[in-house]
Amino acid sequence: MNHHLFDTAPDFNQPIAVLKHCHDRIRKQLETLQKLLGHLPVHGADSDARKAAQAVQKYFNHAAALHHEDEEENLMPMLQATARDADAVQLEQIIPGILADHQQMEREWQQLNTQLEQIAQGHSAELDSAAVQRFIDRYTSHMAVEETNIAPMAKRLFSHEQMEQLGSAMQARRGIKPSLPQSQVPEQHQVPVSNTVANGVVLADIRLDYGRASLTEDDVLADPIAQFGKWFEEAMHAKVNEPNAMSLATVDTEGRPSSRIVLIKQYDQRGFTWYTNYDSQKGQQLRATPHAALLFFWSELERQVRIEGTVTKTSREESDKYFYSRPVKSQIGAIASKQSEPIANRAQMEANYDAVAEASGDQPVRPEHWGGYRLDPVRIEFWQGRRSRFHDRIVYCKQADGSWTRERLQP
Ligand SMILES: Cc1cc2nc3c(=O)[nH]c(=O)nc-3n(C[C@H](O)[C@H](O)[C@H](O)COP(=O)(O)O)c2cc1C
Ligand code: PXP
Repeated sequence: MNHHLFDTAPDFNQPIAVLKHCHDRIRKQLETLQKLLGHLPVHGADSDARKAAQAVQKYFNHAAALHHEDEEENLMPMLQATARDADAVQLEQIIPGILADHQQMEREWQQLNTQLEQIAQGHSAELDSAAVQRFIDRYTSHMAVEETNIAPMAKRLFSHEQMEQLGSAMQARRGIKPSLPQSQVPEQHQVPVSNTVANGVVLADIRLDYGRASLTEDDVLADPIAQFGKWFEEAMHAKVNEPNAMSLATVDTEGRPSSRIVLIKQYDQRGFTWYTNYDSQKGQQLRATPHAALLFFWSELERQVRIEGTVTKTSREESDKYFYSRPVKSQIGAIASKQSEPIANRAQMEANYDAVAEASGDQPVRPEHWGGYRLDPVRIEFWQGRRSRFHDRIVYCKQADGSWTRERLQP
């Protein structure tokens, strides 16, 4: 028979095993609590009872709280950020119950803690057996849910890097330094730096590993516009949030870049089209330097598409056609807004809108300074996120004869 002399905790490089080990220790404490219930009426708050009460208090006042924080601040947010489809649905169903349990267990613990404190000091032998039973039952079923659903999902979905990230966060919570000997830490890393923390998470530790798909030379179509169309269809099908939103980067006369989001309205062999105010900042920059870069980031598919090229205005007919297809209120807004120019306040903007609405009725006229731009691409890159930042990148470059070359770039 294999006996373990010591209760050896797994290492933090196996964080799910550490969490399971915490559960086992919780089960031990619950057993002690149960035994204490039987012990007190017979022996009162004797030395064994006092020691048992202290041990249970020590565990639930410190370690259990850290354990809940591990789950609430690291494990569950990381799972929520990683899980997709059926896993994401399952998490949506389970996590609210887990969080509610944590709160309820904390309230129930506070009640027991008060009684245990009296026992630990030998002042009382009173322990509410119904409250103990409720606490034991809640913890037992709570841990079963986590062990049946959460732990296996984390083991299945988390990459090696995510496991490391979870383990380090749990170590840091307990004030344990990472195991790398100081001698091996590069000198510049030994300088203490303060982390940026948002919603309790260290910004530098936010790290999604990608692994949904791959992109090979055989996957992509010969024509990059057709390939873009394929990915756009897939983004639509996957219900990506605003798949038509793209970043548009332009430069000023000194080559200083600026970027903003615009909505793509058309793509075909002529290029990629959006609509805006020709006198806006982007309009002025494009007038002086008609080169721009577009960027789509379809996070749900772990994809980005980068497009670079030369920009021209769409024809007046095309701009008219799109302008008049917009809701009348948006047409009025486009007329009323001197896009990118400062204005004193919202009230002034509303007044300008009302004046335009009054003057144009339900038939506004497209102003000359509002219309489309089309970017004629010379370079289009398709990027598919892969595990451990070893992504797939296929770039197309337009040749003088109008044909496209294709090559793989390193991640
Ligand atoms: C999702 C989204 C879509 C947008 N679509 C457009 C658009 O199609 N055309 C446009 O002129 N501005 C659009 N905007 C506003 C621009 O981002 C930007 O604020 C505006 O065009 C002024 O940019 P500029 O001062 O650099 O010229 C959009 C903003 C967001 C967040
Ligand atoms: N112009 C501005 C200022 C916008 O903010 C947007 C979208 O947010 C658009 C144009 C494009 O909108 P639409 O789809 O109504 O043409």
